[in-house]
Amino acid sequence: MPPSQAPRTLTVELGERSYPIHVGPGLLGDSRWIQPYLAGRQVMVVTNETIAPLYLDRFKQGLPSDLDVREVVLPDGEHTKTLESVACIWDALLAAGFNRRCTLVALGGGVIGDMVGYAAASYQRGVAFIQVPTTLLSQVDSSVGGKTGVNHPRGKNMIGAFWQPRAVLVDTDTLSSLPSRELSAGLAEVIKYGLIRDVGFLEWLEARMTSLRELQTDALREAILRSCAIKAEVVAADETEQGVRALLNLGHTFGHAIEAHQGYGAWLHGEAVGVGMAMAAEMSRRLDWLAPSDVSRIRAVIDAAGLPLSAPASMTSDDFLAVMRLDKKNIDSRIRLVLLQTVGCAYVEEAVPNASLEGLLVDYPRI
Ligand SMILES: NC(=O)c1ccc[n+]([C@@H]2O[C@H](COP(=O)([O-])OP(=O)(O)OC[C@H]3O[C@@H](n4cnc5c(N)ncnc54)[C@H](O)[C@@H]3O)[C@@H](O)[C@H]2O)c1
Ligand SMILES: O=C(O)C(=O)C[C@@H](O)[C@H](O)[C@H](O)COP(=O)(O)O
Ligand SMILES: [Zn+2]
Repeated sequence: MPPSQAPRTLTVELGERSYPIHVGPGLLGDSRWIQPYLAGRQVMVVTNETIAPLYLDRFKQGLPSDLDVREVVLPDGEHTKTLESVACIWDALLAAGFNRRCTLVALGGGVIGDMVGYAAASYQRGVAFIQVPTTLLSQVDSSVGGKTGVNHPRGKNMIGAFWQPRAVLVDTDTLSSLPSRELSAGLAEVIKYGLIRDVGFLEWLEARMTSLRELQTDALREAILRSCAIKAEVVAADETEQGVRALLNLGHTFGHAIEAHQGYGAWLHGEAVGVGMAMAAEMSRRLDWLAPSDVSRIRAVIDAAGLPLSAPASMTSDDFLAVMRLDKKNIDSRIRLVLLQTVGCAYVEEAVPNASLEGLLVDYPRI
């Protein structure tokens, strides 16, 4: 393997719960990457019906031979991110007689990762789990940081827990089978990091969007490493979102409203976040932080990633507000929004003027 492709390792620094993020090709079939993080001999691999035929055998071949390995293959889709699916994982663990020294493995995208993390957080009051993310979105975002949980019909990720994995194993080879719509969804979260914290990274992305969308390995690997480095730094500073971690929610207050209102899965999470970031940029302009040229620049990079810029035609401003009033970042009845002071610097707006927000929600272009 050329040195440029050798796996690289970052660390999420959380004291005794610190863990590595290993990034590189060929991790799935190689036991050296997983063995150090197994709590005992009992291993439950959880994946879905799309990923199992692609990667489950390769993953199992990379496990040490002396383990008791079981598997759960769930149906696919954001609409399955429910307590019922988590209960299937609990049932399988109990049927196998697995105890507190078992390890759960999340082999899949963010839906699998969030559910397996929550199953691990709650099974016998907490067992080990390992993230093996297979979508770009899960490799740059959801596998890192320990936000686990499921959706509620009234709001995204409303039921859950903070529960950190023991390790994150990012096998970049898995991206070769990812549909381009899913790749674009992952790019939304990558762009987010540049917008909230690193204008240099945003410039890098603007120059390489075509390479990324063509799955060029060097560009993807660099985007994953830079994204994970930013996420790891933010999580280490504020594990349970008391402060700076809220900035990782840029675009999500609007985006989660779209996902919940349209029915989970109708819009991909990354697509909704893409529109949400464009809406947050426009709101930041209306509050005199951003110039019109900044908003155009942000819209251009979201568009170049293959993401939509318009909100759903069927959503009224009241539809947005109904979901936004339940957002987890709110304090009492105040809606708090992540906005941009400049391109590359986000902040939490504590007192969004109602008239400005309603004006935006009425005026913002619909598909
Ligand atoms: N916990 C967090 O911090 C966090 C962060 C961001 C997003 N999320 C959550 O993550 C979810 C979105 O994750 P996602 O975008 O990975 O969606 P996903 O898990 O639904 O995966 C997208 C699709 O790609 C398929 N797939 C996965 N890997 C594949 C591969 N290598 N080749 C071909 N197909 C593959 C999946 O089966 C699915 O159909 C949302 O529920 C979102 O709320 C959580
Ligand atoms: O890790 C975080 O913190 C994030 O906010 C990352 C987001 O991209 C992700 O979608 C997260 O699941 C949103 O969390 P929520 O608390 O707003 O549900
Ligand atoms: Zn997100």
